[in-house]
Amino acid sequence: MAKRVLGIIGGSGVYDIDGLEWAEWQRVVTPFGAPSDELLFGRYAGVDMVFLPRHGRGHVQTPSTINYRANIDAMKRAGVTDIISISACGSLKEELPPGTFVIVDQFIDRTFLRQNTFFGPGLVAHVPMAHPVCPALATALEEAATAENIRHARGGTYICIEGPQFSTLAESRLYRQWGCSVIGMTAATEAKLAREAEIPYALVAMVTDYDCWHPDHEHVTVDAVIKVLHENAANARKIVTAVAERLGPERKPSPLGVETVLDVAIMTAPDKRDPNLVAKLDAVAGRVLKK
Ligand SMILES: CSC[C@H]1O[C@H](OP(=O)(O)O)[C@H](O)[C@@H]1O
Ligand SMILES: Nc1ncnc2[nH]cnc12
Repeated sequence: MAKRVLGIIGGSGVYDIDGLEWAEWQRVVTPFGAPSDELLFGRYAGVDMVFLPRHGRGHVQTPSTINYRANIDAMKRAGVTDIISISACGSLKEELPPGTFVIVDQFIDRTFLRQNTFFGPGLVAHVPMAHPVCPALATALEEAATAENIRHARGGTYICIEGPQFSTLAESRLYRQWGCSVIGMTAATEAKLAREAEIPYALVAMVTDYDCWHPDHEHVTVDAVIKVLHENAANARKIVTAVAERLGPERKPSPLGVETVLDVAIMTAPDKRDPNLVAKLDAVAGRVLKK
């Protein structure tokens, strides 16, 4: 079996993970510019781990200014084989109160101000996104949450807004009508880029608020989000370590075939490919471009 390198992307309130052996922050250079921060390399329960705080330590980047391409490229360059992402989110359903960890399985992407693909003119590719989340990683998260007694839900749709402002009441009500479960500003972009980089991805969305639709709850504010994030910090740590223990150091391919998705995704004829873009994609798509 192949060796696993587990990538963890931390969201709002999660800027570090403790308990790693040989933990060391290291800069990773990418052709897409600088990632949000250095990457933390280490090992837990025999599993090689690579952690990256999505907004940078100290929360420097907005959801729109995060260099998602550099973040995913850096993870690929670091040898990451699977990504577990952690995000703070608002709840769009009564039955998902603050404190619930939602292991989402779908995304609706309403973002419009960010780079959401590694490909472009001279190298066109279309990867499938019908099932954006790896079910094997999601099952490991579900088992970890159950073992750690963390209130959680398996499945649900995460709507990703551009932000940085929270939603209007009309928007929040619309997203509820669409059947969305939770709302955030980051994860859909990451899920798309992880798929292009052939890295299986799963998200645990930690509910911090009821956005602004709920008649009996205060409308979301950063203060309220931070308060719940502090209350959830111990559970966030627990789910990361428990999922690493469950997944272990060896991996089987994703049931979705994510690791070979580029085999049938690239449209551009070999003689029409832009050599600069091909060179830039050495990590993300080198497997298929070096042939
Ligand atoms: C602090 S509230 C809004 C902020 O929180 C979420 O961040 P992340 O997904 O990185 O955990 C949300 O997406 C916004 O970026
Ligand atoms: N209500 C909300 N909307 C968007 N992003 C969020 N992150 C945490 N709560 C959120």
